[in-house]
Amino acid sequence: MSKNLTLDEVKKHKDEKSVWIIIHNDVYDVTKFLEEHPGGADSLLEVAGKDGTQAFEDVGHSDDARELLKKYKIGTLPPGERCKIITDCSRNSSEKSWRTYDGSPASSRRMPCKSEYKPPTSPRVDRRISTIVVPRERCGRSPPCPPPRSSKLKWAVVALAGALLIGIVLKKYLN
Ligand code: HEM
Repeated sequence: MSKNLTLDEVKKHKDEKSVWIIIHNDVYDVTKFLEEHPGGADSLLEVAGKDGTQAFEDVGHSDDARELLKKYKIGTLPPGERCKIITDCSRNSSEKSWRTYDGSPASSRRMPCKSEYKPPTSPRVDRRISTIVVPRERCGRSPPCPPPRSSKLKWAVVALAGALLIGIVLKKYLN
């Protein structure tokens, strides 16, 4: 069983001398990993002595990185101190709260709040919509679709050709 470590204890380890980070309620001592961290020492120091769950998940660390975590685990938060990072959209990402965390890694990712959501306004989409051609049979039942201009012209040409043909035939027989 891993050692129970309180938030107050974790908070004391917030500089290069000793860096403890909480990720998904487990406490990691990454002091020796600072210089090795591919994301730089600064990103670890930013969450030193605090909960780094969201920062860790936001980067989208690989399975290897998650495996590596085990090497640095030194304890866990007692159930009474479990933190949940409810990221309120009225806060900055640097103003995370200490509240119970009970979700899976994916659920800790920050979703845009309703007020922040902007529907995509890509001009490409608009262009695509404006060129949609509605097939005639889908125009609706009433009123019926007017025949396209090219169709009227076609019938005029056919009628003219027919009249011409009849004229020629009649002329031939009358002679
Ligand atoms: C505390 C435990 C942590 C461990 C063991 C760890 C481990 C790693 C590893 C192995 C990588 C290489 C890429 C990968 O395999 O995903 C990486 C990259 C990175 N990590 Fe961490 N990390 C930790 C925490 C954090 C935190 C709290 C942050 C905060 C932002 C962070 C930010 C980054 C960044 C920015 C990269 C670089 C990504 C890139 O350049 O592609 N890491 N980390």
